Amino acid sequence: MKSHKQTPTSIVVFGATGDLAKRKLFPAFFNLFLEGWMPEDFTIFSLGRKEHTDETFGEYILENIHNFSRNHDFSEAQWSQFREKIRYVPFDIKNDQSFYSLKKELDEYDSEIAHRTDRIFYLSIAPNFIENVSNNLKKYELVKDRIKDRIIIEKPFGYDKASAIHLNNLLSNNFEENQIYRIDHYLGKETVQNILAFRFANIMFEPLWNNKYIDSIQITVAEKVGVEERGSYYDGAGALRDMIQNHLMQILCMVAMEPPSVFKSSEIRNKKADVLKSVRRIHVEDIEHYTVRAQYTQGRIDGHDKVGYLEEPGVNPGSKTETFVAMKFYIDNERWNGVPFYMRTGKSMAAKQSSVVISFKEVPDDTFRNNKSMLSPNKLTINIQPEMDIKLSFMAKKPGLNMKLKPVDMVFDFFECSPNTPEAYETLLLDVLEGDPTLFMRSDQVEEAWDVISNIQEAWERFDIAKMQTYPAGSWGPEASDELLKRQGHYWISNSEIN
Ligand SMILES: NC(=O)C1=CN([C@@H]2O[C@H](COP(=O)(O)OP(=O)(O)OC[C@H]3O[C@@H](n4cnc5c(N)ncnc54)[C@H](OP(=O)(O)O)[C@@H]3O)[C@@H](O)[C@H]2O)C=CC1
Ligand SMILES: O=C1O[C@H](COP(=O)(O)O)[C@@H](O)[C@H](O)[C@H]1O
Repeated sequence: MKSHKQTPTSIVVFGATGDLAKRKLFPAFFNLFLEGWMPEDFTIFSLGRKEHTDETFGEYILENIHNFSRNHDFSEAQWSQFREKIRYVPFDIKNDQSFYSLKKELDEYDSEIAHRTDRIFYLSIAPNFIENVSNNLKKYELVKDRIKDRIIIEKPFGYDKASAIHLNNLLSNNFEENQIYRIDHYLGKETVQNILAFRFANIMFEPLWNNKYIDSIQITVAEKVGVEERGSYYDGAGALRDMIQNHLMQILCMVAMEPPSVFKSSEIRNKKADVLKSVRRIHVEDIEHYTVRAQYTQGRIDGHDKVGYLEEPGVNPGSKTETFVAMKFYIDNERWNGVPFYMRTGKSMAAKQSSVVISFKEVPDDTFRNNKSMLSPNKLTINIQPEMDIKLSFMAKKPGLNMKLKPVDMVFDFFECSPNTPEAYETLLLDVLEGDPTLFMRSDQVEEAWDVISNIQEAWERFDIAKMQTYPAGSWGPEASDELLKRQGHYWISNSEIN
């Protein structure tokens, strides 16, 4: 349960001049401020190399709030109160002196307000800086209090299982696990959190949530955008690392986990980790059968020509990095034995669509056996974005004098009940302020998720198994992705069928 936290807090944003801070973090802090969720006393120490004064940095933040915030309804007075809370600190991570000066600045702030503030360090910087920053936060005693001081780590968390273990070890040398907040912003999305409420606060669905009634489950996170300005990062990552290892695996955990005995972070995180442990590892020799990888080629999206991946700025023209992945998993436990879980994600696709579709089994072949061709199995669709709804498709009688059947939908729409839902980063930042780690990834979850995909990484990258397919920008991916499902009598359900 969220409360209005009153503990004075120093928020330190490393990478405050970067893309993530501009589009997500500062608009999120401002919205929390406008809605009364920020502590009464707080300062955002904004660190970057670019030249700024408090004045010019404030102007830059205001411009970004106008461009990227969901909320434009604020007064000048509200902005100037928030503006007072932001200090720009020129900072070079490579220079130890910067850490020393930062420590002085934080201590001075504590003296100013006569309180040892809670300290939150947001590492919105390239992954190769994490080691240095983490060590120096400890060395210069910026992080000292095991309860009050927290560190937020952005994705990607490692490059593979070994590097994630290395990073976890490094962090645990410097901090307690309860101080470390590993962000996966999908977990902050309202519709993703609602999966738990839907499953565990209703009696109707959970009894059916197993292999006796469910035929297959598919998770799609399709994006219309290409790699945009992040070509050089993306080319070193690819869709498997950038999306499957984290966002799609986390959605999978929410859908497949066992009921937690109580709504408590340790309990929920344990149950999620259990799912990942039970995901069947795909043997290298089966990778071709279970996975599809592809790159987009030139095409058209919304009437505009789009370049192919290999022509994108920052991308190696001979790159073998995938921009699309489709795959099939099984979860080897009593609940899910035999149910295929399909996942797909891609850039430059036909539509933006994040959804989970639960397809139920057919009804037994008795009452309506003479009308069998009219029957379609029940389907539950959880639309995560851009539509935010839950839709249950079931059979009903067609109005008329004879018994004809047709599928109909019952829809719960998030927008209708709350048109101004918080952004994922607002939810997650508030959780850090309140010290609630439920929606963050624990070290074992991250390592387990890497483990799930490690054979795929090896098969693709080391042994070049599973041919790189192509798909035109603006399509739903390569044919091989449809084939993957067709083999088991399934098909992908895309926006046009869902909405
Ligand atoms: N952008 C996004 O949409 C997403 C980003 N992330 C992750 O967030 C993190 C930040 O990404 P993003 O904002 O895109 O990156 P950017 O490249 O846009 O920004 C990097 C930031 O790091 C700062 N920086 C670089 N070198 C130094 C240095 N030596 N000393 C001090 N500061 C330095 C830059 O400061 P300056 O500009 O002043 O030089 C800048 O503020 C990354 O880990 C990324 O993977 C995760 C999900 C989405
Ligand atoms: O983490 C990432 O997520 C975004 C997609 O996030 P969304 O909230 O817009 O769905 C993705 O574009 C990016 O490549 C990835 O790093």
